[in-house]
Amino acid sequence: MLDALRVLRDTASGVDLPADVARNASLDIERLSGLLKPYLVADTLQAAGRTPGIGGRAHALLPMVHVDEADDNRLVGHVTFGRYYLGGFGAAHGGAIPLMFDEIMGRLSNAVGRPMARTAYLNVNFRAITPIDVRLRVEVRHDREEGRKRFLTAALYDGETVTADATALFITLKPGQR
Ligand SMILES: CCCCCCCC/C=C\CCCCCCCC(=O)SCCNC(=O)CCNC(=O)[C@H](O)C(C)(C)COP(=O)(O)OP(=O)(O)OC[C@H]1O[C@@H](n2cnc3c(N)ncnc32)[C@H](O)[C@@H]1OP(=O)(O)O
Repeated sequence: MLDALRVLRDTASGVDLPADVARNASLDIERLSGLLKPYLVADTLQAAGRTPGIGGRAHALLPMVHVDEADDNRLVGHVTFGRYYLGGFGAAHGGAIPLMFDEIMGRLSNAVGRPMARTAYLNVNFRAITPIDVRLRVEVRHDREEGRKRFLTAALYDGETVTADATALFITLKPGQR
């Protein structure tokens, strides 16, 4: 369903509709929302964002990163920003890129049984335009740990061009910390 929703998001973002088509589409989308509403649950029970086996953790907001290779301290994957993430002039929105980095760096930070950590900072450099609808490579490294602090770096590539890179600090949560 979330895959279909992603397609809808990209399609809806890319069209310019006559009023009657827009009205009919609105009615259909409202009908679908009505179909799902009886199944709303507490956020601790919802599937979205809590289903690691499904692409993008089944989180509808996230650009979907496909992991190609990973070990304890390194991850290589690919991502394509669809039309939904367009900022302008063929480039991905400058907010979508940190979103993608936070997720995939967080995933490596929390991998291989490392205790859950939260992002304390995420610094992103936009080095070149990040094109939409192009398969991009993302590389993440877990560089070092100092007590509760985990330092990670990442880069996003269009071919050989680094379009953005990031440094992040994740802090391990203390027992019982919310
Ligand atoms: C049934 C199935 C369920 C499945 C579930 C699926 C799981 C999937 C698994 C995995 C995928 C996950 C992917 C997610 C990725 C996304 C992650 C996010 O976006 S997290 C949200 C955004 N971040 C926040 O909202 C943080 C808000 N801030 C805080 O909560 C606190 O500030 C926190 C925890 C970060 C630190 O607070 P303190 O009180 O615990 O610790 P203090 O003492 O302040 O800091 C510890 C050390 O770190 C330094 N520090 C803290 N913040 C710093 C900063 N911003 N810059 C530099 N240093 C900092 C401090 O100076 C201190 O250093 P000194 O020990 O003194 O050397």
